[in-house]
Amino acid sequence: MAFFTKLKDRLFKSSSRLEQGLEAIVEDGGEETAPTPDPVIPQPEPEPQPVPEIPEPAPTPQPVETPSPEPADPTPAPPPPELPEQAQSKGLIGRLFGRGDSGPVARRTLDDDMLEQLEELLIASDMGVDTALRVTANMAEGRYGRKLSTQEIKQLLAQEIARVMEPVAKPMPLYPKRPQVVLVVGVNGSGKTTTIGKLASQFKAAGKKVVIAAGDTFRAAAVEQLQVWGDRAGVPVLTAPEGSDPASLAFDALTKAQADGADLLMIDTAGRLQNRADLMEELAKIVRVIRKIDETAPHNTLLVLDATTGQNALSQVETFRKLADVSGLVMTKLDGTAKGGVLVALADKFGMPIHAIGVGEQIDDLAPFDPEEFAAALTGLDSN
Ligand SMILES: Nc1nc2c(ncn2[C@@H]2O[C@H](COP(=O)(O)OP(=O)(O)OP(=O)(O)O)[C@@H](O)[C@H]2O)c(=O)[nH]1
Repeated sequence: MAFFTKLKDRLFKSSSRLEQGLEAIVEDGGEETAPTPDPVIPQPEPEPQPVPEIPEPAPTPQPVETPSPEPADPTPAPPPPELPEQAQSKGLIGRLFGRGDSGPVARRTLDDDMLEQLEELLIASDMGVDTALRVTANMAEGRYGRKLSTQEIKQLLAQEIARVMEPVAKPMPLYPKRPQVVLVVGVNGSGKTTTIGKLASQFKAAGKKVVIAAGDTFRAAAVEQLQVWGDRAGVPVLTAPEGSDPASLAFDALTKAQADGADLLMIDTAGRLQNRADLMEELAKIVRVIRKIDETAPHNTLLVLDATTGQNALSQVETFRKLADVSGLVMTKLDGTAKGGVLVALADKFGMPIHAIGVGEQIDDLAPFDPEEFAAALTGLDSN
């Protein structure tokens, strides 16, 4: 899948930190073991396969194929089920990349020391203490005393992460109500403008009529930026004179969106947290005023968070939930940060819907959040 490849490439800072950390943990106290015969997948014996097999990565055994046996199992069942990657790492692709049965594999016995090191590694990737403890405990359940390779740990980690994130992966809901009003909040620089631009463009491409309101009327640069995105997306951007009342702009924008028969109105807002009382009043006033036209508005309040702020994103969620009725999250800038684990912490701590993630500055660098893809990209799994 195209976005998975992009996500995996761009999450390299987070995944390579995890990967290097896992390798170091396994090497530290691990030992090389001879490759074990594959108990799951019958090997197409080492007859060199003709080339046509090679360029086709898709048919290789899926990494998470083994129907995830853990989730519902409350007791540490004695013989843990086959690790799915035992199947995966022995496939043709695995052998091409030097994994699988071509040489000895380092394995380390899962014990308290190793668990502690895993916890520290996950905390260092911004997963947060509570989440890191929970994830490692679940990974260890039923596997204590087993010898695990880096690849196997990655696979288990990815399964656990996907499990934490599954319940929060929800696209932004679309309602029959027209225009649907989407209020976009977040601190300055978190990526609100860019996200609005990307969403507007994607909704337009999906046949929706979109209008944008440049509600951060105090920053000329923010308004200009939004206009650039509006032009790019081919979507009208309503602006007001610098310093004018954002609520009044929001009112005018909703009036126009209604008159034009728009499907969606996206309202950008200011993100000055320096004066919370002012910001709270400003957001509350926007809501009050648009409700004079449509008492059900806003229909979505998206909080945009910057992944590079790491654990700070958690306190931003807490703050903005007090300032506005946040209905869902968008996480930007997952590219180029080693702090991608914060998204797992967010999911675990708040359980709020994560609608989309941003991995770059281009219009198509925003995609609906897919927990399995994210988990695979974050842990650096080789295929999906
Ligand atoms: N690498 C990367 N950069 C992003 C992403 N999303 C936004 N940006 C960049 O982050 C910077 C800030 O983004 P804006 O969209 O202007 O942020 P904002 O929240 O609207 O900020 P203000 O206008 O200051 O309120 C810009 O340089 C964007 O190009 C992303 O997913 N990845």
